[in-house]
Amino acid sequence: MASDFKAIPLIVSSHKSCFFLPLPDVGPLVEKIDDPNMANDADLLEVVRMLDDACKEAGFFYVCYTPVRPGKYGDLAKPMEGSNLWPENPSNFEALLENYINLCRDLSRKIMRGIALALGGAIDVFEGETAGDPFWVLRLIGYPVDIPEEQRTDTGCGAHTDYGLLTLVNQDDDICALEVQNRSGEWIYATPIPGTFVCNIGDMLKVWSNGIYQPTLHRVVNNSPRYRVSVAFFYESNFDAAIEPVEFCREKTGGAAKYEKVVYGEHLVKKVLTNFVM
Ligand SMILES: O=C(O)CCC(=O)C(=O)O
Ligand SMILES: [Fe+2]
Repeated sequence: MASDFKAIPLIVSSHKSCFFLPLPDVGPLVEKIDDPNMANDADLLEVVRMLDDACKEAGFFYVCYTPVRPGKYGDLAKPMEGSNLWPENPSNFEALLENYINLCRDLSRKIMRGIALALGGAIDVFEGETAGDPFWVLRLIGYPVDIPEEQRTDTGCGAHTDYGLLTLVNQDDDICALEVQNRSGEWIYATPIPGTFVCNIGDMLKVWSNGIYQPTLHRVVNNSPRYRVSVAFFYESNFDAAIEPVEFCREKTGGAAKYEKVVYGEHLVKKVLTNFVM
């Protein structure tokens, strides 16, 4: 299925507007990253290089997995609107959900392994003892529209960076609402690309990489006349894991740690309180 995997970085850095840079197929990453000989695979190394560029330039990129087409899952999420569209057989929905979660876990783990390589570390450096048992959260998020125009910008999802390691967002194909801030401070739409996830990196990757990768501010403003649904999969370090800049990243950035050690669960709670209880 190599040709079904694609990743495209959403470049939001030094440019006035975003543009999309085609990436080679990320199939080599997905298919070969667990192979003991993967370090000799030129295709895989090329994908890793492009992942590195995307993380450095934008912190956001698109990942496509055609066999599961996240758009189709998005359709299933639409019953969130409160209509009578729930699948007649809930067990099918449960099976689909389980598949979907397994897919996201596998993809996230492999992207993290690619990122470990891109940063120059051992492939499993962000797993096991360092990250604790991986942790994930799936959120189905609805963005209503039947509100007065003047209140609309307050009802989406305010500007934030994500807390954990990686996020895979499956957004509606036909509504532009997710916005990403570029380095000039402008808000750029992460225009939906059908069949893709929007992938972005979170705060813990910033700490681990000693700032080599920075998470990017983003927000959701649904100014469309339609109810928007997104399905966000958050791949996170364990609640108890103490995250600190890893040595090989410190060495690349002058030696000193730029961030203090942080227990992921404490970071999460602090940030949620700061964002929502003001
Ligand atoms: O709904 C979206 O497109 C993104 C949501 C988001 O950024 C989040 O939940 O962290
Ligand atoms: Fe987010």
